[in-house]
Amino acid sequence: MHWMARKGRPLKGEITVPGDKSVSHRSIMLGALAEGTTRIRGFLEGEDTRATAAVFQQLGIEIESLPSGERLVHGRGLHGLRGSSDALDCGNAGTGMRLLAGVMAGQRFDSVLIGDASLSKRPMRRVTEPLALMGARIDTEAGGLPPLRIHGAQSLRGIDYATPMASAQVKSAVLLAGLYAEGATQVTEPHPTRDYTERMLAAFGWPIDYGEGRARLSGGHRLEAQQIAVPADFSSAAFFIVAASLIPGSDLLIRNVGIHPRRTGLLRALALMGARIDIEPKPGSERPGAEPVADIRVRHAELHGADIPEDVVPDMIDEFPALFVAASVAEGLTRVRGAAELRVKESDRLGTMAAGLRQLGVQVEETPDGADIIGGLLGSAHIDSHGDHRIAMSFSIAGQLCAGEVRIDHCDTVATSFPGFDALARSIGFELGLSS
Ligand SMILES: O=C(O)C1=C[C@@H](OP(=O)(O)O)[C@@H](O)[C@H](O)C1
Ligand SMILES: C=C(OP(=O)(O)O)C(=O)O
Repeated sequence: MHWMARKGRPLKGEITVPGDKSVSHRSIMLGALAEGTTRIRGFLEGEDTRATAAVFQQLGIEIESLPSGERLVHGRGLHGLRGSSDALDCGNAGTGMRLLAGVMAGQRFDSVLIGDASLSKRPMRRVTEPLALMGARIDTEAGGLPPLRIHGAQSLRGIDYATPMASAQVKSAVLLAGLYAEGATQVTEPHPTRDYTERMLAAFGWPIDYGEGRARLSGGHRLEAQQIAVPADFSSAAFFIVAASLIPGSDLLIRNVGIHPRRTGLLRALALMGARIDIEPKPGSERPGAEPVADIRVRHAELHGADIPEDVVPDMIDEFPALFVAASVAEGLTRVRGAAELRVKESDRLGTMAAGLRQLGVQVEETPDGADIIGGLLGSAHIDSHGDHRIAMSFSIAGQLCAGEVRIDHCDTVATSFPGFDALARSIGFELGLSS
């Protein structure tokens, strides 16, 4: 499927974007390992998180979808999963595969984790190495690539692990294996990352000590079923935050968005570029354990380029494709460094964005860990999204600002994180057609 994007109307109105992907994956996983029934409100019905739900169903967990849209996960306790002779398909989801590696390393049975063509090219040593230090046995393809063949019935022991890169997925894989390990498991990070796993473990009653950039837990406890309210995904809201900032005349309200500080670096970057964004926190969301949630009002502003501070990079890791579009129409130079992790996402996001923006006539200098982008006028282009959802959605924004048209190929994967993106975008003013 491809999209045709061209100049639309100013973005107006109020919207709600789908549930948070990170929280949705974790709520299924912890719900399955808990005792009792976990009720999930606002679950992201995207392909990534549905793949995680399907994996746990394959492992013997009953998961219901209620007409209200809620999901009920009938947990069977830490040792209640049943092995499957078929491979467990994580689809397109790096989060799904890496966190599952931690869970499956602690089981008494063998399992094989597979993924789609994009996931099959993504590095897994970052999780298999620390898990091996804990005593796990995991075989990979050459180069540390999936499938992951995980040997069960190993006795795991806790480790004290410093992650080499800022990655919530690596931290979470180690902590989840730590539930099954003898002794204490500790993770420290070079920069604090999203702490949903830690918060959710605490909410499910597992003793855990955590703070900025560190977490510590011990094996041998139990998880108790919970009620989970998933906030709207900031990373999905980000496309509309950027679009409304860039499209003249826009005034858009995005409701009930999760504003976890380790997710909202884009707001800091856009503030440096002169954006007009108001955050209205929702009462009650500040109570301990709850995700902070806010309505976000965005009005158009003339943006200027900025030097994006390196310490903000992990806090806006999935938002760089959208930020690059902002940079390509902002006045002057935007400089990004310290973002080499972008090269190992669903596509090489530095390379894919640079190639597409150049086609649109933007001056982009790519470096190993970032880019220099000089804003200007956008022409027209035929973009290969490389099947990367965030690249496709980002170029649909560029299309709203072009003199000509932008054709974006391979957009089907947008449903991994943001089902219904194109219809929602059209409803507030995007010109975005699809054809197969
Ligand atoms: O833990 C998570 O839910 C995620 C962590 C990030 O990946 P890394 O851990 O690789 O930075 C992010 O890019 C991904 O979309 C979701
Ligand atoms: C990197 C992403 O997800 P994952 O690693 O789960 O595939 C993303 O959603 O941008």
